[in-house]
Amino acid sequence: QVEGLIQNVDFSHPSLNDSLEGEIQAFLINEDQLHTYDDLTKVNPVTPTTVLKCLQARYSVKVFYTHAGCTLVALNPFQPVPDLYSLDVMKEYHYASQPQEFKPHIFIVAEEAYRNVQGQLEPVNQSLVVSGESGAGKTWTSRCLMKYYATVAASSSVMKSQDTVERIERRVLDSNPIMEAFGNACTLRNNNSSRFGKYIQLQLDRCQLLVGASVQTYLLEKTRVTCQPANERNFHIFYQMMKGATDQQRKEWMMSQDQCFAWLPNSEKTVEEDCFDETVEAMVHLGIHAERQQQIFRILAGILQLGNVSFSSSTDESQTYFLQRAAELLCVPAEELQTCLRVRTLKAGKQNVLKPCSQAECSVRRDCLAKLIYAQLFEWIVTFINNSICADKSTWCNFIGVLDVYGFECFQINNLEQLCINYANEKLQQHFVAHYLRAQQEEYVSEGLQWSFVKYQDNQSCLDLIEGSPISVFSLLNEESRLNRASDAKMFRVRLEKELSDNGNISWDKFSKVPHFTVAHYAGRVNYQIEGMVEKNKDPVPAELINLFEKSDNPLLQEIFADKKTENPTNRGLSKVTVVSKFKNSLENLMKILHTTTPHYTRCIKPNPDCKPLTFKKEEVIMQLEACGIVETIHISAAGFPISTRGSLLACLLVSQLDLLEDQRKKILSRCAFSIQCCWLRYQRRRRHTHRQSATLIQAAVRSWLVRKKVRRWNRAAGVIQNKWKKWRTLLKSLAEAELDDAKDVVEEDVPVLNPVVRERGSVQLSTIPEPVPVRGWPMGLALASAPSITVSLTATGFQKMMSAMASLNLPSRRGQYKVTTNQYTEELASIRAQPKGSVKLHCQRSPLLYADRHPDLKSDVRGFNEILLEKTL
Ligand SMILES: Nc1ncnc2c1ncn2[C@@H]1O[C@H](COP(=O)(O)OP(=O)(O)OP(=O)(O)O)[C@@H](O)[C@H]1O
Repeated sequence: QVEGLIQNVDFSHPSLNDSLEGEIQAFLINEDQLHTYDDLTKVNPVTPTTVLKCLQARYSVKVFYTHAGCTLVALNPFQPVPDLYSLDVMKEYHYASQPQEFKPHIFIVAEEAYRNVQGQLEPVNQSLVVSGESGAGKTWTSRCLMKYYATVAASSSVMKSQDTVERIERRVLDSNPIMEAFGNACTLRNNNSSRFGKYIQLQLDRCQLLVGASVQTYLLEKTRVTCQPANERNFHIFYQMMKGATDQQRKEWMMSQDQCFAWLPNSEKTVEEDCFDETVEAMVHLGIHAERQQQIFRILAGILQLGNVSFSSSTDESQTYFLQRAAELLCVPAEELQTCLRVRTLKAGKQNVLKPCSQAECSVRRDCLAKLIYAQLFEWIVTFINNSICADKSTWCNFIGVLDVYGFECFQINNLEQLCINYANEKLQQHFVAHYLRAQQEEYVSEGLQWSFVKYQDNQSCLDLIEGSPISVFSLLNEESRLNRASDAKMFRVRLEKELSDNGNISWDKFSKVPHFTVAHYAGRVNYQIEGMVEKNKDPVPAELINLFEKSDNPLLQEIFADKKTENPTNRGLSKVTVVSKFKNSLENLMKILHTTTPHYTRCIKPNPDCKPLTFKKEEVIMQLEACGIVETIHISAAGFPISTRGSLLACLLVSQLDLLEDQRKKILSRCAFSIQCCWLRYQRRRRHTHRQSATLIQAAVRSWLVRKKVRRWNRAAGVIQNKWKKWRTLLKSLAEAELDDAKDVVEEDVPVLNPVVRERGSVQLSTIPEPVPVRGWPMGLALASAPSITVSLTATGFQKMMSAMASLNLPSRRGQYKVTTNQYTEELASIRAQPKGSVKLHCQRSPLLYADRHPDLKSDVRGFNEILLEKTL
């Protein structure tokens, strides 16, 4: 699929597959070179095998970050890497003039986003989307990003008092341990697995200083409070309390050392995160005072006691024992709590009818209560954190958002939670596709460039299946959930099949006895079990429980249940808003925010399922690369930005602009950066492009690159290119006729460039650079070099200088062949012709602007791609 990129390619070529195999082998033969590919778009050919091998080679030499075009791939080392994230490294990336030329690192992404905000070009706000499967390193990466900004965007003492400064950055970072304590748990796949999604907006003021933050959370896995998968644990906070409480606290929380809690399995297992003191310290920093903390911990202790309450038919003593303790900790009357759990209140007209619950129903009500309390508490904590760290709207103007969301999930049994999570991933994938792929493709189409890069997987039909209107899985689920009767999984399955069988993304295993449906997600097929799905979607909360807890003597419980009541004013117990509707809404809001920002994607990869340090399991990695479509992404990035390194771009332009003889072109190519060679080889030989296609491709890439690099100074230059577009294109056509040979023995070398500064509309002032400088600052030079006509205003003395410079270079002002030799390179001038009015015309074989740069005080008029008119301003 990824191979079928370009139209007009002769796919009928009999040996294409063989030759691809051969190419792969040829590429892999240079084993000791593989780790040097810091951008996977340079890999050639791009196949899962070659990409995988490069990543593996890099991992084995402890290089964990690799670019994949517009995405950063982060491999989890599963062990601390000394000095990878130190303050010095942060500073290095932050103060570098071209951080992207440094080794790939998450700080490049961070810095790029930060500079985009500084550049103030639309969209100014940034989103850093961190994705990957559980244990891949998303939370770690998000934390790194937050620390980076808390460091580099820290206000100096000039702006505010040091005290405030420290407090805000500290508070932003302190939100992490609290949210992780309450929202993370030890699972089979990750000892510190986030059981919720989050989007953190780091708020920056006019001077790009961090002045606050806000957090939005998504879909906490609250079922974990009452039901933990085998060999997994409940949320960290419960274990932290068990392990870190003082004797006095234990007494207050009725938690003796030897007590077992049904909802605290595997408490003998200790993980790094079992750090109660750290959580409490962070709470203090964020302003959760001691009294509030007590209220929180009593609620949590109450939940644990509730878990030990069982509902046997006889009046069991132990049942009353735990129930009384729970009631005491939760500050509600024990009898009332018992009644609420055991008796249901039904409305019959205006009358209330009391109906005793079965044993199973009582347990459901107990679990429901515990989940509700925990979820409300979590929400309260998030709100508190937000109140503590959010800056006043008048003080911040831009933000950098960090999105850490659960990756695509496919277990043996999947239910509503996985459906929501995978739906979120579909949405993000669509955003990614829309942003990078479709936008790029459409741009080419709008330019009239006649080819299609990639048959990218547009997942719209899958999204229609899940969330579409009027009929979709969600809409049917909601309909079913609103019916006032228990749901029948088999009937619901029949309904789904009847209504949705037109959509090719849903299917059913006819022979399966378990009611289910299978969705073909972009990342793979997932079977969803229907049993229990509707009930989960309803997420009912008995009104009696809300009424009871609203009257709790624990002020915090009172507060959070009052909120719940406002949310559910009908007081009929059944929440009108279903889980999927709520999730869909919050996700839509997130997408709206993402659409208004410049996104940056980081894909975290888990190199082995056992979280072992420095262990790379190919099968594991390839599955993840496929699940996030990374190979396809690399392909598109390679196709869209084939010449992504700066030197290559310039070199490419030089080659394409100049009317060169074959051996001259080769000579220049030999000066090019390595990637241009790859690009040329790929497009000319391996992808079997015509030269014309190559020319257009490069032209498009250069243009789109320039247009996309939304740095203000460059924009005007890009505009110049656009204006001259047609002319430029014609010139590039010459390339189509050119015959390029293999360019072997490639040397990566800096290309001399111009460093001009745009002064006024339409005219360009070239700054004086005595010697060609390395690639730094080249894009403007490139832009100028590609514009066929530019007027450079120079002073009269400049002309004199130029003349004397020429004299010192032994260039007599007469017709003929000349040579300019510097310590950097040798130029061959085809001719220098004296012109009237003290001007001089140069015929050159390199970009004429290089000459303009040398003699910056002259008015120069580029007359063609190898001709420049330099004249004294009269
Ligand atoms: N860059 C890194 N350097 C060292 N260790 C890392 C790095 N990234 C991740 N880890 C290790 O991997 C573990 C799992 O990472 P993390 O918790 O960030 O995964 P996750 O993708 O957020 O998982 P989940 O979706 O389950 O929350 C971390 O606890 C840490 O030990």
